[in-house]
Amino acid sequence: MAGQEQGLFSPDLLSPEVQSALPEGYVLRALRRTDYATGFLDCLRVLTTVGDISKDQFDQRYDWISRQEGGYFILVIEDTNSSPPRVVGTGALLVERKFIHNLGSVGHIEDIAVAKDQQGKKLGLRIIQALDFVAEKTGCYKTILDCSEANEGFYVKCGFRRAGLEMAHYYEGPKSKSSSQ
Ligand SMILES: CC(=O)SCCNC(=O)CCNC(=O)[C@H](O)C(C)(C)COP(=O)(O)OP(=O)(O)OC[C@H]1O[C@@H](n2cnc3c(N)ncnc32)[C@H](O)[C@@H]1OP(=O)(O)O
Repeated sequence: MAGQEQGLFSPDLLSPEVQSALPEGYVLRALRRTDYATGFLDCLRVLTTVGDISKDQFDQRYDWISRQEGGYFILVIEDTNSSPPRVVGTGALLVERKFIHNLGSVGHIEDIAVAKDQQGKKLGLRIIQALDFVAEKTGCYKTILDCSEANEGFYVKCGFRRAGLEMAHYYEGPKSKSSSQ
C-alpha cells in the first residue's frame, strides 16, 4: 500500500488534542512503509547513528514491528507545508506486558527526535503527549524512559520526573540474526 496507507497502527490511537495543538499543516500519524523516503531516517540521525539502511532492510524491520500486535508503536509528525511533505519528528512506544501488578503493562518511550530546523516549536512535547495517549489507551500504568542529563529539563516539562538509575551492558561482535527476525 502507498500514499494513504494507515501505517503501523490504528488512527484511533492518535490523540485529537495533540493533532489540534500542532502548527498549521503539521500532521500526527503512524509511521508508514513509505516513510523510508520522507525524512524519517534523517530525523533519527539527529538522535544518533542510523547507518546506511536499504529500502529492503527498512521494509523487513517495518514488517517485524507491524507483527508486534499492540507492542510497538512508532509515530511521526509530518510537515505538509513542505514540498514534498517531510517527517520532522518521531517517537516510539514499546508496551511491555508483565505478570506483576495484576498483569500490568509498562510503556517504554524510545527514539524521540525532532529535525534540527524544527526544534523549539513544541513538536517534541507533542510527540511525548501523543505517546502518553497511546500508553494510556493500551492500558499502561506508567511510562518510563532513559535520557541524558542534558534532556532532563525537556522531560520534566513533559510531566516526567527522575526515578531510578539506568544501567547498561553493551555487547561486542556481530549482531545476532534473531534481532532482525
Ligand atoms: C527517550 C529518548 O529518546 S531521549 C533522546 C531525546 N532526543 C534527542 O536528544 C535528539 C535531539 N533533540 C531533539 O530532537 C529535541 O531537541 C528534543 C526532542 C529533545 C526536544 O524537542 P523540541 O521540539 O525541540 O522541544 P519542545 O519545543 O517541544 O520543548 C518543550 C519544552 O521543553 C523545553 N526544552 C526543550 N529541550 C530542552 C532541554 N534539552 N533542556 C531543557 N528544556 C528543554 C523547551 O524550552 C520547552 O519549554 P517551554 O514549554 O517552557 O517553552
